[in-house]
Amino acid sequence: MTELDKTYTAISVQALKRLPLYLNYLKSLDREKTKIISSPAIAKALGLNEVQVRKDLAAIKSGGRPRTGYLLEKLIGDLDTYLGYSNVNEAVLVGAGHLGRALISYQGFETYGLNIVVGFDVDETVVGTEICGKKVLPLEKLVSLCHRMHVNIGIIAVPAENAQEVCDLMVEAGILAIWNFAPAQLTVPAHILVQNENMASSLALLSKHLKKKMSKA
Ligand SMILES: NC(=O)c1ccc[n+]([C@@H]2O[C@H](COP(=O)([O-])OP(=O)(O)OC[C@H]3O[C@@H](n4cnc5c(N)ncnc54)[C@H](O)[C@@H]3O)[C@@H](O)[C@H]2O)c1
Repeated sequence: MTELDKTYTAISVQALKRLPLYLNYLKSLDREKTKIISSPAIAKALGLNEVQVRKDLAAIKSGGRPRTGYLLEKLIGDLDTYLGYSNVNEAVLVGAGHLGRALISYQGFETYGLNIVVGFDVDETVVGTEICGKKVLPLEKLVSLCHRMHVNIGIIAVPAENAQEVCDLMVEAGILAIWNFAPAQLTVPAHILVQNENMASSLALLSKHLKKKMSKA
């Protein structure tokens, strides 16, 4: 069982990953025209199983009857709250290279309750620069800044061979959740959650799918 599984015992990780899909879809609807939405309608729009959608939404305890419908505005509010989008969490990012710069520059994270406040790096040509108004500071300042600003989320975008040392620094800095983009298996104390963003795994699925389709052609 992963740390993420342990954190969400009431709802499976797979269900948790579907909740943002529901929320995006619901937010795309015209709220003047649509006041009530049913789970079959959501399932149909997203190409999902109706029972699964009903179960997922039951877990977030939004009122309403699944078949007749949920009040759209309330359901959006409940999902926002459940996913923590109503509170913005501040994060720091280490490794302001190709990926790090893209992540810092992306404005959309704020919609998901994440604000990358500052970047850190060891490269002297990068330290002291700004990316979309966010400063890149020397790595030595990570621990004191995180303690001072009570930052709980750390994003790792350094090469794999440097990821563990950065992770250790984040733990020392009081970071509680780490979003790791480096292809490295990190060792952390039990109370720290690590979410690995492994693009190689996603690509493996794509290429497997492609192989299957091509062999049938
Ligand atoms: N670029 C992508 O599209 C991509 C995609 C998936 C995963 N990744 C992973 O993300 C990580 C970064 O990739 P990239 O392409 O941005 O690399 P990059 O070389 O462009 O950037 C890495 C940055 O990390 C900094 N750095 C190195 N050691 C450090 C340390 N100990 N502390 C602080 N900063 C340090 C470097 O100075 C550099 O600025 C890698 O692990 C890579 O495998 C990248």
